[in-house]
Amino acid sequence: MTNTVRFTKMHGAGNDYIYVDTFRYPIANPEEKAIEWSKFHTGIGSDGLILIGYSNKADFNMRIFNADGSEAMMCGNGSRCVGKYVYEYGLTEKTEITLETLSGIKTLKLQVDKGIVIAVTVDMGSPVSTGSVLFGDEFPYQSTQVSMGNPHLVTFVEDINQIDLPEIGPKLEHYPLFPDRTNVEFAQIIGKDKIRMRVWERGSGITQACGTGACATAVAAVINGLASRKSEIIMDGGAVTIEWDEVTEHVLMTGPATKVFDGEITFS
Ligand SMILES: N[C@@H](CCC[C@H](N)C(=O)O)C(=O)O
Repeated sequence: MTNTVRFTKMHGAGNDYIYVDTFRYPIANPEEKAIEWSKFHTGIGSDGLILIGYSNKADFNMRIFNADGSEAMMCGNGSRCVGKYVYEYGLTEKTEITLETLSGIKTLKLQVDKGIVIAVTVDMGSPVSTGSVLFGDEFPYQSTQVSMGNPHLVTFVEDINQIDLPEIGPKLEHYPLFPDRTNVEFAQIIGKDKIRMRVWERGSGITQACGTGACATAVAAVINGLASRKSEIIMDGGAVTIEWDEVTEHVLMTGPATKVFDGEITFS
């Protein structure tokens, strides 16, 4: 028997996922499909798979699978694209939407112009600082660990162009200190409110941007006295604005959400 699934390819600052409305197309084995469909040469090509579905606690539910099939707790760029998807495909008329994720319920505020969602602000909740790491001779870095629901290791360097991310990224992702693996960010302070960041994502490798990674980087910069509470994080595929609210301690992420194309995939 063959199955056909309609999907939408979307990206947030270049971080691209395949989005499936599981109200219409339930996916029985998302881990396998994430691996198969994310492949660039033999699949659709993406950083992973995002399922939009029913929630009895919020307006919608989001599940995120990396390109290696592992499920993550949260996806910042993905949550903005889910906001655009549910609004533009008529699943809701709301411009303030609650989204259930494995890392709790997030609130999305959509900026809409003539029916098109041009930007989304996500209340990402409170970050958890999980300490700093001083690596030995192998890696000459002091890094800051921040959890945004998912784990991030942020390292500030003088010159980000000197970092060989394809070489060091996987080594840090799998470093024995991190039994659940980690996302890896290298960042350079450009000014008190501007940070350049590159990311090696757990389960997907180098991506053009990472929303939770941008939040973790902004928080780590504040913790280390390197930046103010509101900063622009410039990644390979685009920028997001991160504000770590002094009163609520919540992190607010604002950035773009872009549709690339709709498609249909048939499999047996
Ligand atoms: N790209 C995402 C994060 C996706 C999950 C991550 N790779 C993990 O395994 O924790 C984002 O925009 O936050």
